Amino acid sequence: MKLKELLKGIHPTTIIGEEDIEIAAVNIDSRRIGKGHLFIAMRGTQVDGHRFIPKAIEQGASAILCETIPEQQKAGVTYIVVSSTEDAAGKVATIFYGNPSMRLKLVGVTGTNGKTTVATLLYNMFRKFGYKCGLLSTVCNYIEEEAVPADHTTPDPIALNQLLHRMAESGCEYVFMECSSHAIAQKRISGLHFSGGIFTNLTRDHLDYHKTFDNYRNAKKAFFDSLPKSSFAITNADDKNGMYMVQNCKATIKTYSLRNMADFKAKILECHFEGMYLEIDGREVGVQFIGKFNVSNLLAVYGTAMMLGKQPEDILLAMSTLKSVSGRLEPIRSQEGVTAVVDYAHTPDALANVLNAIHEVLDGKGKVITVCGAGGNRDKGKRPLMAQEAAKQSDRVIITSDNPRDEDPQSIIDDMLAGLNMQQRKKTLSIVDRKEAIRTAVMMAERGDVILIAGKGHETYQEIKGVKHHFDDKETVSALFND
Ligand SMILES: CC(=O)N[C@H]1[C@@H](OP(=O)(O)OP(=O)(O)OC[C@H]2O[C@@H](n3ccc(=O)[nH]c3=O)[C@H](O)[C@@H]2O)O[C@H](CO)[C@@H](O)[C@@H]1O[C@H](C)C(=O)N[C@@H](C)C(=O)N[C@H](CCC(=O)O)C(=O)O
Ligand SMILES: Nc1ncnc2c1ncn2[C@@H]1O[C@H](COP(=O)(O)OP(=O)(O)OP(=O)(O)O)[C@@H](O)[C@H]1O
Ligand SMILES: N[C@H](CCC[C@H](N)C(=O)O)C(=O)O
Ligand SMILES: [Mg+2]
Repeated sequence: MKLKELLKGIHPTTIIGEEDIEIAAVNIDSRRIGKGHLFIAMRGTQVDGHRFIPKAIEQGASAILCETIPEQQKAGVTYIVVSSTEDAAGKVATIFYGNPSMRLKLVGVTGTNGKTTVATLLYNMFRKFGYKCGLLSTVCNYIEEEAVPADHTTPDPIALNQLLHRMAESGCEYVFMECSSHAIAQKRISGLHFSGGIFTNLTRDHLDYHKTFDNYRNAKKAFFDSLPKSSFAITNADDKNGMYMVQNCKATIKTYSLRNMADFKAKILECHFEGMYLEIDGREVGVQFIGKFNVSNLLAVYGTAMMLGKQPEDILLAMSTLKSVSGRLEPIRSQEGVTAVVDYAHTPDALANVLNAIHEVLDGKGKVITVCGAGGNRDKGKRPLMAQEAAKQSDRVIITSDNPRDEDPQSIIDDMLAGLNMQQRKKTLSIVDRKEAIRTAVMMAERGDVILIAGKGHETYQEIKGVKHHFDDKETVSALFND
């Protein structure tokens, strides 16, 4: 594609050099630059991409998109200056990949918890309706049936547009994607055309990155502020920030709720370990999920399908066949009658909700032993709160390692333990080795008890000092059950 075509979506303040040149690829990472590429220099959290302009040119870049022009310019290279390369990257990538989001119906999901669940259930539901679909999620990306491993919840703008392009080329009609707060703040989704947006909920997370809760909340809100008039926004009226999110939103706004007046409403009629009976908009449906929060997730799915023009009967029929997403409240039973529940709860709110869901079903007929940790290089403030939530609703707690990343595992555990009072400390153990922690929980558990193994869900690794070692909570507990 010609450089001048790419520049149509952005507003350069300066252009030095030839615009009528062919661009073979666009990239934000100098390490991936090849001959005839456009290198976009971004100011990151670790380094300033402008530093790598000489390296990019050395590797064959024929054009540079930047915020400040290097003092030494190379003849034959075109320099384009914009006020924000972060914003321009997505727009340029979108044009380069043929505006894929205009060729499909793209629905974005944001919120602290529930994004993967809602996006994945929509993908599964719309495939059941017979459509070709795409999914961009924490667990895995899908182009129809083809799995493309995910290393981010929301990919970088180049990878994102490349994936959307492949989805459009494969004939996908609907794409459901998670929009993380990092991605919104870093404008990874800039230039995309959304048909709809969904808000799940907002509680504490990622304050290491956003610094204040207000910044975090406004990052999520920016997604709704940017939705076009032609799209829809579905928000959770039970969340205290539900209406705030859509305050300045131009889209058609719809609400869902278990408690308040709303466009889409649900009630729990019955609840077992196998699932729940719900009433959704006056119709009954049996679903294979437990937990009130999953009713909210299912309502978001229902509302979205309605806004995409599906009939209530068809939606509920498909909904009744949906199964839980990998590593989200996934039960594994031992022959001795102990149930392990593997769940991705990695925030205080998620832990409280998951334990609530377990108690709703357990109904006092067994003990709850919780094994959990907290991630290293992430929000430290959530650690004591996570331990507190675990202790509040568990008979025994084993604090262990999650992904320590570059931090000392014991000091993360200490941060968690600091959240407990004397009473809570008495029922709490700490074991750094996650496998040993799970083994101890299995040894403690008796018939009828539930072991909640929280924090890592679908993850098949444990990241310690930059190295990802194989680790799988489901595999570990299943092996221990069969020992
Ligand atoms: C904190 C954070 O979000 N960082 C993301 C950010 O990187 P950064 O700003 O730190 O980049 P940097 O390392 O400072 O580099 C700046 C620029 O120089 C470039 N560079 C760098 C080195 C070099 O040799 N050459 C070069 O060109 C880089 O490509 C980049 O464009 O932009 C990168 C490209 O989009 C991301 O890969 C990176 O994700 C890091 C690895 C990460 O761990 N992110 C997590 C926190 C994250 O994004 N999580 C959310 C999920 C949260 C949730 O689900 O709740 C997600 O969406 O996955
Ligand atoms: N609607 C919800 N409200 C509160 N907690 C939820 C909700 N849905 C799921 N959870 C809890 O949060 C955990 C993560 O769920 P899910 O993976 O769907 O969220 P996510 O928003 O995609 O998370 P991430 O930010 O890591 O991408 C689940 O394992 C469950 O414990
Ligand atoms: N998307 C979240 C996932 C956290 C999962 C947990 N296992 C951890 O490593 O902290 C994050 O990157 O903060
Ligand atoms: Mg997710």
